Amino acid sequence: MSRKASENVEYTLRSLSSLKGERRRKQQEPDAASAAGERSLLAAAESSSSLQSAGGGGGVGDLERAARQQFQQDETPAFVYVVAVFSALGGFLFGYDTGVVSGAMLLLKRQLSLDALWQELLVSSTVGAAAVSALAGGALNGVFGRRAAILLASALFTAGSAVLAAANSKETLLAGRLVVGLGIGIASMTVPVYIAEVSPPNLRGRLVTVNTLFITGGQFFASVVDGAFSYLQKDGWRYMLGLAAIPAVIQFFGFLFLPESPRWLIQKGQTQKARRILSQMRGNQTIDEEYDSIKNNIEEEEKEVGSEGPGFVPQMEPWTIPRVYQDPGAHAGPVICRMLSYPPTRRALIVGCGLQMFQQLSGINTVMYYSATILQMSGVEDDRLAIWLASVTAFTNFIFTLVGVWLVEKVGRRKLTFGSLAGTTIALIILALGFLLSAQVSPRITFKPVAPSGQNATCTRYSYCNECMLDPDCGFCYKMNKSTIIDSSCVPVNKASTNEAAWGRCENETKFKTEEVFWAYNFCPTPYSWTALLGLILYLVFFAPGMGPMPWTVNSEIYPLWARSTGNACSSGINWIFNVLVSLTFLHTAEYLTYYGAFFLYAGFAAVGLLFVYGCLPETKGKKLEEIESLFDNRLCTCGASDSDEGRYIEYIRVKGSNYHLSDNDASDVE
Ligand SMILES: O[C@H]1[C@H](O)[C@@H](O)[C@H](O)[C@@H](O)[C@H]1O
Repeated sequence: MSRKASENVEYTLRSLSSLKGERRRKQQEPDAASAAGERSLLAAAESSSSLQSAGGGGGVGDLERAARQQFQQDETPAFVYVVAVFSALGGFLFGYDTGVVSGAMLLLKRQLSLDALWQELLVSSTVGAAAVSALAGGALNGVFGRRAAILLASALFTAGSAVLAAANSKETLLAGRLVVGLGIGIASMTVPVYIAEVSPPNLRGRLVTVNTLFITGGQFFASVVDGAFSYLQKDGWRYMLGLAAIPAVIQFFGFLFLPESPRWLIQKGQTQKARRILSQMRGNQTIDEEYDSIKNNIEEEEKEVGSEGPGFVPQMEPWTIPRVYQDPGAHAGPVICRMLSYPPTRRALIVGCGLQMFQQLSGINTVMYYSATILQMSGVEDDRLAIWLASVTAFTNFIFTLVGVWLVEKVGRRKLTFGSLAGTTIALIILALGFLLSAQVSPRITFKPVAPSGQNATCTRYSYCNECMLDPDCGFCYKMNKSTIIDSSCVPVNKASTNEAAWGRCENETKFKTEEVFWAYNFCPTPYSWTALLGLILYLVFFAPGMGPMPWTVNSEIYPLWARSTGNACSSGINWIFNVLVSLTFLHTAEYLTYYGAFFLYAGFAAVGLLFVYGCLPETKGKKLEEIESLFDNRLCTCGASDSDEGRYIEYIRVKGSNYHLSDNDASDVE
């Protein structure tokens, strides 16, 4: 059928994988759907002659084809992409500010003579502040909306970056890092929610995943900036830390002109404005169904909660809910209590927080942070080269997140997360084996120099390079005879620069050449380094498309509107808390369990995560946000059983006021 002919066909496509909401509505308003010229799937199922009634025979085929054709031509307006990209600048800043600090710290610690405590404070204060503000961001989102929260985050990023660039003392630096951290936390929980709420269902996963692409892009860009400014010994760190102000200002001004989430507006009763924004976001597609479905959903919640009329909605977020679902004896209380006492949201919260926890427990940030060490172990001896190679690691993470953007709407969230975590577990085992093999052939220490008086002699007591490497105060100094290590010693590291020893043959870099010595800090020269390198690459290849983005994507989808801000605040908070825990404990874990022990531990966590994903993560692909709640109606750990239903949803189209549903095959063609 020609394009012209198909324009005469009025249609809508609807996915009805979750019938619960429809069924409820049907019971409440038996005539509503038919009055609107619509027939729900239930009604269609009752009437076996549904297709014939729409026209019969070849006519039906033509109409279906026309509808499908038109559906494919209905392009999502560029505006949605613009909105998604501007929002994802928040992700870019999250990635940039968490990534840039390692390079900045190398210069800062020298210029401001920072001790270990201050270095740790400057690195972890940001992540700690992000945890706090992500948790508080739920209330902010509920009361003031997604747009206000994003504006606040970009203002914080701008202010924090300016303070950092101009700082003259470590205290000011700390203040700047805290402000930036507050911005990161708010952005990390708001941006995915906002993007999910403005996106059409068929693009939602992809657009939310773009936010994680921007996170990893920010991390990659930060590593390049670190490399470039590391040559500017004096004030290089000011540029590194201050540069983030540019995207932050762009985002701030961009968002002054961008709209609020239509779902939040409907929830707040601003329906006219919501309709306008929704139609802006959907272009030539009809918005009636989507609008009605959001509104009905809110009204249903309102009824179920038993609130007194429309006054209910504004009171709902973030802390006071009048009464509780299902349980008549329930109480008013914070949203989080209500989420916990209502089984579907409790399950969604467990799934959301669990995913975020396992993302961090599988060690992504130690792998990113220690990639330079892993690369050094694989034979890269030059420090600068290691910094540049670390940006190759960040680039791999970025590029493979792009694969995730491509896969998420094709294979769905569940398969992508499961496959990614399975691969990550295997990669962690390979990584651990690489460290284990290296430890087993760890070079012996054959030369024990006498420490100059007044110098620490602990390092000289170690017998193997491996023990020496695990002590953060010591480094390994050695000579090479062809490929054999000779005259090796363990000596204290120079606190001001880990590139050299505090005393002895490896005391300064110029001596290395004349004395023909090599210096290894944090690694041991080993013939098995390729195993660790292979593990590192495999890790990123598997982690980045699934476990990196999916926890954020899934969390933006699984909560009903009334619980969305709070649910995302909790799960993002968990992500940040575990981020701090894992990265702060890594060195100690390595000291107690050795490097391979630490990576075996992460592999163990990842394996438990695999069971969790298999049992508990339902598929949300292609479903409307309003339909997703019913995926959590069944007990947890039964999601695996619904695998066969995955991706099957029934659609029906409306042709000149009357509807018929497409066959399953056709539905998948349309999709
Ligand atoms: O999803 C992101 C991404 O994978 C990043 O690379 C990582 O540093 C973050 O912690 C994580 O939340």
